[in-house]
Amino acid sequence: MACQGPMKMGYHGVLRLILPLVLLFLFLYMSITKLPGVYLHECIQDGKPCSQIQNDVIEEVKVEPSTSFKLDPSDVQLLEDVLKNCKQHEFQIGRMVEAFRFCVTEKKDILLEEYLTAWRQLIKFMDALGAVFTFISSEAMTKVNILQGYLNGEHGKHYRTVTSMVKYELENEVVNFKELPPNHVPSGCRTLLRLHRALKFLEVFLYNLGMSVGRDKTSEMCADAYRKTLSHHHSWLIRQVAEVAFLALPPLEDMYKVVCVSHHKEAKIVLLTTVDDIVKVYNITQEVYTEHGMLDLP
Ligand SMILES: CCCCCCCC/C=C\CCCCCCCC(=O)N[C@@H](COP(=O)(O)O)[C@H](O)/C=C/CCCCCCCCCCCCC
Repeated sequence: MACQGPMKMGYHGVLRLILPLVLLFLFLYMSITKLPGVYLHECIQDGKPCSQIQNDVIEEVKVEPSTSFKLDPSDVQLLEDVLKNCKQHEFQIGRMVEAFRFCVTEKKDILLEEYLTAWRQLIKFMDALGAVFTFISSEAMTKVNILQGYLNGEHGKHYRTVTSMVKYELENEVVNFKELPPNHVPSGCRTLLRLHRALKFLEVFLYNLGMSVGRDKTSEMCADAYRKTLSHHHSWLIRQVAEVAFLALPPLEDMYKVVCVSHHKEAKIVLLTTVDDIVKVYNITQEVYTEHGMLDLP
């Protein structure tokens, strides 16, 4: 994995020395602060481990021009080609875009199953970046598994959409507004809120990547997005670890390869279209959470 920065060799050395230590500290920290009984990558179903996670099975990638980010007709074709033909990687941006797009219903609600499908694609992307990002993807996967557990569980029908989940959990006093109860699987609302906050980070990061003229460092664009968004919800220690992990991000050209674009114009079209779809999902969720005063669930 390439490293960025004026002192290329220096960063390599520092990373090799510091990262294992930092990751060790983080895992220790997380194992102390996490709830007993809720382990990374464990699938939870109504409070019990479950063995089946539904895989995403979208075969066809259909892309339509988005409404607020305006594309020329030639750009629409380019976008479709990029998204359809990008199949050589585990991570397929087309599948992610499609899932984010499909999860918005006509009534402006969010389908949880599709939302989680999009997150699984993001997790594949982070996993492909190497061991440094495993702790981040594990954290995201834990949240996805908790929500998938609720979806697959006895009360799964109430978890079809964000609105129905919120309604069900509030009516049944599943959501705790004061503290995270010990020895208890976190509520769906609280868990989704963590992913929702991360989605804002993703939006700003992809925007930065899309608007880059090709000379900026991915680590700086990522750090900028993180500092503006997700970092506000993280402890000091997590923030330090995240900042170190950013240094291990591949350079822009390698990021372009992952999303199957070869130059800046293509990148801008693909990434800003993705941002457009993410914003729609984010805004709908934000509205539901604001309405119920749930933006600060502990
Ligand atoms: C061209 C395609 C680019 C795709 C880029 C993919 C970027 C991935 C998007 C989001 C990743 C963030 C997912 C992190 C989930 C965070 C959930 C969270 O905030 N959990 C914290 C709170 O949970 P509770 O304790 O309250 O249950 C938890 O404390 C944090 C744990 C560690 C997570 C550290 C996150 C650092 C974020 C930086 C992400 C950088 C990823 C860059 C990959 C390109």
